[in-house]
Amino acid sequence: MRTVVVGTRKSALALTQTGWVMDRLREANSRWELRQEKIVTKGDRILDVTLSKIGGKGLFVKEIEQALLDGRIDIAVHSMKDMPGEIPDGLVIGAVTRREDPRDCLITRSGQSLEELPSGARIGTSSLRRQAQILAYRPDVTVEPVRGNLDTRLRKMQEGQFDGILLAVAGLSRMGWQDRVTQALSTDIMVPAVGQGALAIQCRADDTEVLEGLKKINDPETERAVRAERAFLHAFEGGCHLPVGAYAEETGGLIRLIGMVAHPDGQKVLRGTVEGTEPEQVGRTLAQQLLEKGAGELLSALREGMSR
Ligand SMILES: NCc1[nH]cc(CCC(=O)O)c1CC(=O)O
Repeated sequence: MRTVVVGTRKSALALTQTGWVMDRLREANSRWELRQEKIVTKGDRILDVTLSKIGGKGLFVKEIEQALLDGRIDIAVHSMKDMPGEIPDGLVIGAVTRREDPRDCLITRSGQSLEELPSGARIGTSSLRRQAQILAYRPDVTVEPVRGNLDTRLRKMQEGQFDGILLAVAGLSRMGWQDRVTQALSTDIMVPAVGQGALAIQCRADDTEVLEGLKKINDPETERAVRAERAFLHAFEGGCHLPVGAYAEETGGLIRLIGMVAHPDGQKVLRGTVEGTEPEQVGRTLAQQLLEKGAGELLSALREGMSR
């Protein structure tokens, strides 16, 4: 028997995800005694400013990674889309779970779709990626920031702060709230965040016993798709809080990757698609294609604006 400590954030979504992963791990590894350890991250404590101003979504992950490096926990469960491009030395992603619905969705108070919403409708999202793409499609709505867990955001909309909010379908369905979805948005309108809908299970690179156990719950197709998406993101260093999206599907060994880089105001949206068999190469090729279309200039102008 080995005691394996699984670290998780304390949000309802994180606890649900971790519980699900622990069930899978128990089925696959009968010799493990699993214990859960809750960790409060800086991103969970600071809720009053825009996430990108305090260092982006990497915040949620960093402190959990430190707990892994310190040996306080053996496994960490993260939403793949919250993973920064760089994994610290000494840690690896030991498994990627099968991706759920990767799409973003609109939830409106009135039940109106994106096409039906009136001009001037207020849409809550703090994601520049969602903001850019919603404004590209409906330049006549207004986008306002919203923070907090899923239930907080839904409540703020219900109370009338917004006419609608944008969320990932996957998070809602993991919570059992898929009936709240008004309209799932096709990737033609809204390219998802890199890794959206998949879970990343992280461990120490030298923990061979845990690595072997994690391999049993890895989904190879999702893993390859996510590798292509992350290679694409990697080409835009520090792209985690920039308006960048990517979505790959792997069928019969062939990966098809869609990528998107936009200006937050939605007036410029660059998109492309690349197919291939080698995930990192597909990602890099698509990044190159968008860089040739001007993605580099677009993002460096944005980075300057942010640091000012
Ligand atoms: N940004 C926070 C976050 N991180 C992971 C999810 C759930 C979806 C997923 O795991 O991809 C969410 C909520 C959301 O964006 O709606």
